[in-house]
Amino acid sequence: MDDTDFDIFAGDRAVATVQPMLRITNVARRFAATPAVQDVSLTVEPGQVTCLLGPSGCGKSTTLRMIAGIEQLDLGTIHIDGNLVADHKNSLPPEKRSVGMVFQDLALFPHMTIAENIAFGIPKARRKSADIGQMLDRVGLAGYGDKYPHQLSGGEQQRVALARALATGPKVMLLDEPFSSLDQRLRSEMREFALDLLREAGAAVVLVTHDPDEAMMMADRIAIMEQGRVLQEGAPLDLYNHPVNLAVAQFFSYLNLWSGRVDDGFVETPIGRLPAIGFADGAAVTCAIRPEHMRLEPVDGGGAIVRVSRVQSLGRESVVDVSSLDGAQKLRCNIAGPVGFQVDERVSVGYAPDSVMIFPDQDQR
Ligand SMILES: Nc1ncnc2c1ncn2[C@@H]1O[C@H](COP(=O)(O)OP(=O)(O)OP(=O)(O)O)[C@@H](O)[C@H]1O
Repeated sequence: MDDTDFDIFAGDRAVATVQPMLRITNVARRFAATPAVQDVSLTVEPGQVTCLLGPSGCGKSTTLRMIAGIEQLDLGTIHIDGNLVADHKNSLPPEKRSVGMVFQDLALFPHMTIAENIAFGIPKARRKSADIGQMLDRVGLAGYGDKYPHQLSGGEQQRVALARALATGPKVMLLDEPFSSLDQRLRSEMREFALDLLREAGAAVVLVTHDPDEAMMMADRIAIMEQGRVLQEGAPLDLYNHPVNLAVAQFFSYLNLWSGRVDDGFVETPIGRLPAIGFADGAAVTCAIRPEHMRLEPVDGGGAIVRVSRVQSLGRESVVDVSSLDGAQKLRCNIAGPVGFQVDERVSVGYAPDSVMIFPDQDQR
């Protein structure tokens, strides 16, 4: 190992430092003219889930494939448990890296029983002694060992894929959109199930997704990627509440946006003057507020007066679209629970002051 585990003593308080199980340093990969991954660095601790989140083609899967050992690195290094497993010259084969993988298509072997599928990943020397029954039990499939994949539901097959990936006790687990083929109810059930199982296994987990809700729900850390680069990495709520730029902010939800210029420390918007702290007078900026941070009140609420243009009741929340009285500006407000507002009704619009995000205009896409 080229890193060390140690405790730092701060006064009489011991602060444990955990060595990253996975360390990716400045990795890059190019395909002809396409720089698929550029200068990506990440660390993942044992038992921690890091999500790579980003739009199609941003380099998530290529990053995952480099960690797995099925894609070469052009630059940078990858360490697992302190050992160098890949750089631009050398690459340890996947089976020698202690990584488990679950991909979207699961890739269960149709002609093998469930027990055989799980045993397949275990090295021959250890296969006989492996307790497949116990592994099936662990994923809630006791008694399924003699069945074939086509006899199982989508969720059950997902559990088999997880069991197979975990069967070797990997130090790093790589999941590439593993839940995207499941229906919504099963997907959220499987996310919770997989999360418990993965935390119990103590592996460092890298999960690829383009679904911000999935990332928010499952991740300890999220790395938002765009065009091969990590735009921001951090705890989910930090990214949600303090995005470094408009592109990161827009990943998580629809935004109400207004462009304007800073005048005497404020920006004039249809919902009032918003404070632009830290911006010079005259700066062109974009102000953003998430719909769930908007409030709607009867017209004597004190805020700007707008007209309700649409109400969608989704049960646990209502999506209310409003527009300025001249119709020029539109706003979206997500209000918890049902609302009594009618289309064309005049209402007063407010917002949580600390939810206003202001970005310099060069960030706007
Ligand atoms: N083997 C390859 N040959 C050429 N180009 C590739 C190859 N693999 C990936 N790319 C390109 O590299 C870029 C990143 O691809 P990658 O699959 O990593 O993106 P992604 O974020 O995982 O996308 P998706 O969410 O659609 O799976 C894309 O432009 C893709 O077309």
